Amino acid sequence: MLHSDEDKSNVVQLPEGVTPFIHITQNEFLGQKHKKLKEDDIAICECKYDASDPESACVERCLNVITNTECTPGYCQCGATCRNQRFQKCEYAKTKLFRTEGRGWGLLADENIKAGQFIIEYCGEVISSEEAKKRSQSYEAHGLKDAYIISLDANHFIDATRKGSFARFINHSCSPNCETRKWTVLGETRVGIFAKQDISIGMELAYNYNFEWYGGATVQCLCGAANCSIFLGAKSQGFQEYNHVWEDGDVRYTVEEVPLYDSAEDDSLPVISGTSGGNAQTKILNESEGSTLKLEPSNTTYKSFNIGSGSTPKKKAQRLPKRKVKSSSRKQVNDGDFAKLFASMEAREEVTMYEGLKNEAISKLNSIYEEIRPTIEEHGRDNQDSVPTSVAETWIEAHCSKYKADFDLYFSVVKNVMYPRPATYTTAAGPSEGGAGPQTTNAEPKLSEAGAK
Ligand SMILES: C[S@@+](CC[C@H](N)C(=O)[O-])C[C@H]1O[C@@H](n2cnc3c(N)ncnc32)[C@H](O)[C@@H]1O
Repeated sequence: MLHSDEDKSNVVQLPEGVTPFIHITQNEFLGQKHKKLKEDDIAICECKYDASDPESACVERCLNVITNTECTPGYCQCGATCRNQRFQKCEYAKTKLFRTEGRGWGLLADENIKAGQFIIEYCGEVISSEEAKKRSQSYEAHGLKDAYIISLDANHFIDATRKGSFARFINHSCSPNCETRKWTVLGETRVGIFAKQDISIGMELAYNYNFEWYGGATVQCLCGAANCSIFLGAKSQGFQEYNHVWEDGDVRYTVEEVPLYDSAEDDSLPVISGTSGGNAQTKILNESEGSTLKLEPSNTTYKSFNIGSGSTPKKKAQRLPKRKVKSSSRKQVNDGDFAKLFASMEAREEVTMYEGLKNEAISKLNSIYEEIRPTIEEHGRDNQDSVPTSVAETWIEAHCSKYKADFDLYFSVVKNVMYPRPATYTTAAGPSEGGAGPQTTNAEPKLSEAGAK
């Protein structure tokens, strides 16, 4: 039998406060058995074990390794010496669970890890896109704020909420030291977490959730990286389907207070006890040990972010009422309200025009996203760098247009509301190439006319 159907769940001790989950070391399919691999479909490499050459038994030169395919036991000439069965043999790096500041639990390296090394498989229940959406909404409705659903391929997701490996504890960073890679193992696609760089013992492991994550709510990123993109999984499918408004002082959530998933359709979760077993190389780190971490968010200040009404227009109307967004209307900017503040009709018209242009740019961005989504999904999940340049360029161009439209609108608001010009200062009928900035007037006023800038 190519797949073992025996229950490989390890009994693991979890620290107080960690929501229990069932520890598994290979994906489970809802109501299905694992794929039975046909002999014709088995990829057989040409490696032959040579005791004098440690690289001979399915390492870098192995045809299967090159194509991200694990060797199949019984079909590899290297037999027991084959080193290309890391997912199957759970050859994980040593890791530890620890408590982060503000980001719940995290996983750190409990040994030095080399660049490119396989760290752990992201295991869970394999579900369809529809099921992912349903579950994500249900988890959110049950108050579960940590999201554990990641994409597997264009139509499938891995949900590690109820069943998973310790990879479920790896947090997001915009400047990550790990990445996900897809491998074919016994005919099935599996997701591994690999080191992007050498990682020293004690460092937190993190990968970029972009594309991968099916986070229910949009979550403010607290990774602390200089290039932080503000939201978790901002390029993911889940993100596109949600919208969120933060308020000043909005505390993201307190992980200890997250209730257990308690959907009526599910059996209650077993409380896991005993010691870490099998190949799970993960230890639990207590809070005091955790405080010595090297990778901590350098800035956990909550900022106020507003996503305007146009940012993800399609589903927002349905989603927002369900969300626990506190007094969002207080903080959400309604560009239309600005109109009342304008000194002149021209000023008002100018801002309204830029608002229209901004909405156009958003619609364009959304339609481009729909167009290129299949390519992004196909290429982007393993590694963002593998997205074809043409796709990346289109995407970046649409973003730049949107940023420019944002800038034009806000510049226009600042100019017309905060620093209104004297009546002699006429505004352009439409945006010039440079937008609302220095080129918004047909007759640029002299400094003395316009007053101090
Ligand atoms: C896959 S789980 C990671 C483990 C999680 N921290 C826990 O305690 O179980 C993803 C969740 O962790 C949190 N998280 C991960 N990375 C984060 C980050 N950079 N900033 C804020 N929250 C983060 C979010 O709540 C997210 O939904």
